[in-house]
Amino acid sequence: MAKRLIPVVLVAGFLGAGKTTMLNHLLRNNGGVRIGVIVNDFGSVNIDSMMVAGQVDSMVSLSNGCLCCAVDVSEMDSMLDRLAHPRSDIDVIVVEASGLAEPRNMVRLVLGSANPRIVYGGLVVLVDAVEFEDTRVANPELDLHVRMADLLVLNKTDRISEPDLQSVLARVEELGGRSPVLPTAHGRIDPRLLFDEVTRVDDGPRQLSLDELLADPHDHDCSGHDCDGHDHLHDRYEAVTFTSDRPMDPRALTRLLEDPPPGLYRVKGFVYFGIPGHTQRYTLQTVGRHIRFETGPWGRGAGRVTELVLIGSGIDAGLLLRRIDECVRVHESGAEAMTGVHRYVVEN
Ligand SMILES: Nc1nc2c(ncn2[C@@H]2O[C@H](COP(=O)(O)OP(=O)(O)OP(=O)(O)O)[C@@H](O)[C@H]2O)c(=O)[nH]1
Repeated sequence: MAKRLIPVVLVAGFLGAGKTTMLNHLLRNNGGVRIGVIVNDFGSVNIDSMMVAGQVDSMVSLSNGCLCCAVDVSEMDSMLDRLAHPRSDIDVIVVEASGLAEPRNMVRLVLGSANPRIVYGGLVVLVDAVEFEDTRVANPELDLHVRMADLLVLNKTDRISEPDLQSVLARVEELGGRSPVLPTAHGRIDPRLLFDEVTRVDDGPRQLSLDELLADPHDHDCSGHDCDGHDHLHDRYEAVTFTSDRPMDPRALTRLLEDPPPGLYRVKGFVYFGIPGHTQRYTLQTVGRHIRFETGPWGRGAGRVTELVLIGSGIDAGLLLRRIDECVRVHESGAEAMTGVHRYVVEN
């Protein structure tokens, strides 16, 4: 069976933006996905760890200070090793940075990790919709953090007027370039944006797990307002599926992945290029601007088809499908056409 890699999702954002709130939301609404957490507390009191304690299968807390100081890759590796150990049976690791952490260092730490079981799962940057404009004046580096994000969560929309929300949304979209921006309250993003659902073998009747007991379909206090018609989790992003049994053009596909349409966050699936010497299955995973191909055999009896799921927020599904459809190969290509793809191939 193919080796399953564990995505490491980084959650950053200025002090008080709502990182712990979002983490707690993900833990409560994990849909059976086992989340390992690395919590990074800034200061001596381990408040964050206490808040998530009891809801998580494994936790490593950096109580000795800020992750941005822990630029020693070997230390990060040992934490990831603990969580990614086969015995821990973890599906995804979420690293919550201190509000003062430097996201660039965190991304480097994960991309530079020597652990073969993990894969970069994206940088999520939370932005406090109410405070952002003031905070960025005092902390100009925040603009850079927003620019680096693979996914931007514009949080605390419940605390801001519609015109102000539109104004800060426009600012964040401008700074974030093509990265999707999800306006939300209380960090209630759809966990499926960050990690895939996992099918586990169910061996008969069982009690509800702690996760299931904690799962709350709304995950917020509905008292005091009419909940009918409020945004449900899945309202803010779309998933588009593309299937073709005609081979894909490697150059056109890499061009599309390197310059994705606005709002596209993740792409996953299989690609068939069908070029002599390169007819094997290419498994594709992208997060933001990070592209990764793995090669492997097609399953016995499996058709040679390209099957992709594209996930994003505010994407134009029709345009996206047209753009992928344009990647279907119209000319015969030689092996040299695969050069661009092979830059992103990771050896197993
Ligand atoms: N009204 C409102 N309050 C929120 C929202 N998200 C978080 N909060 C509150 O804002 C405060 C800070 O939230 P946290 O989740 O602790 O923020 P954080 O980013 O983890 O903070 P640091 O660890 O200090 O960097 C808490 O009191 C939360 O309950 C939101 O969307 N709306």
